[in-house]
Amino acid sequence: MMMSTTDAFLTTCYGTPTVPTVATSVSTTLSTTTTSSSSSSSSSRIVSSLAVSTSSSSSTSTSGTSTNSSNNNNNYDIVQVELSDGRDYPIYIGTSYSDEQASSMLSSHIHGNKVLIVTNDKIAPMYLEKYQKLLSDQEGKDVFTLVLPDGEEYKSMEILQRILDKALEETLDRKCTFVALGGGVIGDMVGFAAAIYQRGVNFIQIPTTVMAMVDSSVGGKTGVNHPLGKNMIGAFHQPQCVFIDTDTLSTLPDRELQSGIAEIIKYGLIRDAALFEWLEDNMDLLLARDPSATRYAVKRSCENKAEVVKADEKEAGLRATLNLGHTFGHAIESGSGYGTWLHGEAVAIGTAMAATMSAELGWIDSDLVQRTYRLLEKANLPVELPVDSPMDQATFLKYMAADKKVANGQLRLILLKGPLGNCVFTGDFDQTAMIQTIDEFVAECCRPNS
Ligand SMILES: NC(=O)c1ccc[n+]([C@@H]2O[C@H](COP(=O)([O-])OP(=O)(O)OC[C@H]3O[C@@H](n4cnc5c(N)ncnc54)[C@H](O)[C@@H]3O)[C@@H](O)[C@H]2O)c1
Ligand SMILES: O=C(O)C(=O)C[C@@H](O)[C@H](O)[C@H](O)COP(=O)(O)O
Ligand SMILES: [Zn+2]
Repeated sequence: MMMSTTDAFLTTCYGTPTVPTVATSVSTTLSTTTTSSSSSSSSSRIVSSLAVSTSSSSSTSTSGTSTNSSNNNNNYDIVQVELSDGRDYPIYIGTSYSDEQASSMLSSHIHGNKVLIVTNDKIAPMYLEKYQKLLSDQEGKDVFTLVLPDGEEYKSMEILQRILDKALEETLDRKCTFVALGGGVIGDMVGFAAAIYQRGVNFIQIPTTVMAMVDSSVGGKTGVNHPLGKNMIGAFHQPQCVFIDTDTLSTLPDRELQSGIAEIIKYGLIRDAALFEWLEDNMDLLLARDPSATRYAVKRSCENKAEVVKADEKEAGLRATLNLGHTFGHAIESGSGYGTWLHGEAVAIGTAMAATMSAELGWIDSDLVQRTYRLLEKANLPVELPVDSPMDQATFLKYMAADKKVANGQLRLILLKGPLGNCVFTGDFDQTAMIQTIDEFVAECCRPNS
């Protein structure tokens, strides 16, 4: 008898399709005051929940981060990422930096005398000269630059090789510092190059997109894509600092801005109900690039991410919750061809799928599904696949089977469960709900035999 695509997937990921699955995920809870994690308990799940008051944004000290406004001009905040072994680092979130201020802040994180700034051909004309000058202003520093092609399709080993070639050509030694100037693509690639160059050198993140400011520059996940899967080759490697100048967002196209908002919505859904509610009330301001709304959203996102990274740097469990919508979303990015969808757009559709599936499982009520859809749509993000999408059930299942959260052949997903702000990371779900969800989302375009 021929096996259907669904059965083939279930066999790959769950053993025999008809046999009930056993969850192998871990259990972790996090609150504002206590953090506990365990990486080995079986048949349990992760639950994360954190209620945060929106008024706490300028002087909070929460698990995993300490936040303050520590400068006379009050033009920047610092969110501290707290890690083991003296690897803590600051995220500077600011605006209107003077050249002198930016130069001295950045230079305090550069210890060697050779610096390599890597950016792409879209960002270079706007910001490279400025940062090259800021870093060259410090005596005794040699600053080299490298400009890569722009686009998700260039987040590859082949293009990353150019960073290593340049570093070797300029005889950069182990004390050198790489600087990633750009969005998440540049940040992930430069971070990975820094992780493997001479077995690891320092690097600094200067994120210039919302996506990079609220998510990718923080937490040390670095890497490149592979045709068979998103971010499949990489390393955990933390930066020396993250330097955010929200003024750079003035040149960011609307579509890119909206893409980054998908990850802010994610923090609200998985652990920060107050942030979600703030987004419901303030999305228009965020889309209009209102400076204080932008600063609040970036800061609150960095605080959320820093707390999770502190609790679980290498994704033993809790950190996986940052992957809400990503198993579906990464399948959409890889399956459609890198660059077809922006990362945040694919995550937005994936988030809609995760919410739909969670409701199908009876884990959240329909009101939360509707609020999720409404907020994504308010951010002008997609919540469905277009009719001409190449994504069909088989393509979803193929890429999902290779997801990095698959453990011992079992796919695990982040799903919403309970009231707003709560999620689970689990392989213990009814598989038919997942298949049904995929079918609902491909039904409009290319479901087999439709
Ligand atoms: N490491 C992590 O934890 C993490 C988290 C989230 C996303 N990511 C990765 O990040 C990538 C997506 O990042 P992204 O959304 O920043 O995409 P991106 O890096 O491709 O940048 C988006 C576009 O905006 C341009 N751009 C950047 N800054 C600009 C500016 N200030 N003005 C005008 N144009 C500007 C870029 O050149 C590009 O064309 C994906 O590869 C995703 O997997 C990683
Ligand atoms: O930092 C994390 O952990 C995340 O999962 C953040 C995600 O938004 C990001 O897209 C990340 O790159 C996904 O990681 P991956 O391990 O699923 O490739
Ligand atoms: Zn993401």
